[in-house]
Amino acid sequence: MSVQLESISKSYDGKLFAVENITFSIPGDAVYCLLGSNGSGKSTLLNIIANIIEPTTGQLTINDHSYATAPLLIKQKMGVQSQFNQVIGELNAFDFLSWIGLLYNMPQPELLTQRRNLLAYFFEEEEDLRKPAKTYSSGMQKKLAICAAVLHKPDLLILDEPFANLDPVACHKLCDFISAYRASQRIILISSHDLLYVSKVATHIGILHKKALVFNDTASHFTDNVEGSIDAALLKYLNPPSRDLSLIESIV
Ligand SMILES: Nc1ncnc2c1ncn2[C@@H]1O[C@H](COP(=O)(O)OP(=O)(O)OP(=O)(O)O)[C@@H](O)[C@H]1O
Repeated sequence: MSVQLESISKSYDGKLFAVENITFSIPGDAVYCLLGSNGSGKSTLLNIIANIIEPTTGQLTINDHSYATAPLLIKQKMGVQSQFNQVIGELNAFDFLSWIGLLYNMPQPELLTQRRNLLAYFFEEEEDLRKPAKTYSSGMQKKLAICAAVLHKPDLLILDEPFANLDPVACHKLCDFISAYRASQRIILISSHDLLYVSKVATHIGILHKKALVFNDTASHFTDNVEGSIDAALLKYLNPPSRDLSLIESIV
């Protein structure tokens, strides 16, 4: 599995850039974590790679194929948990995953085994899962969306803010899962603000800042010279303005 982006830009209304001139490639077997401030373009980039939105300019190739010539070939090998609400509210978890498995043409025995094991791993109470998904908490819906993304064992797994809304136990379970899922020729691409969990799973880090990729290297290189602290490394790249404490005083 390989993912290559060449001069990818996305603009809205012909001028406002969401991401600008992004070039990088993701090696097979990477857990590549995209970090950056709110609005820096992480979801935009993930959605372009997932073909949820189209880039304004630039070339994207996945396993040497493009969406223009081989969309199904790419999508069969891809699983996506996006920021968009992906669960179908009227279906319960079992029926929803069965529906996803049908879309991917999974053989029935494999689908049932995967469904049972995924739900058993990510959820505590099977009883709750018999209710329609619209009654689930936001964390349960997030876990179900993650289960749907990995159900068919994709070689490219895209997770947009997977740790948001999950409780700490679920986050640790997800970290264990991601580390185990990573295998030769499988790529896991994650956008996140949760540096604790990113530091547990990332093999590679990309930093988006003001719509541009300002860092792209291994996780160990990222923390070079900052005594191993991922948040100190990130702040170095984001270069935040000093906090105006007088404003806080006037507010409180
Ligand atoms: N449909 C749209 N129309 C106009 N601008 C958009 C649209 N979608 C995204 N943008 C802009 O693109 C930029 C990047 O947004 P994006 O959602 O990719 O950021 P992000 O890094 O994922 O942010 P966050 O960390 O807050 O989730 C932002 O400035 C955003 O306002």
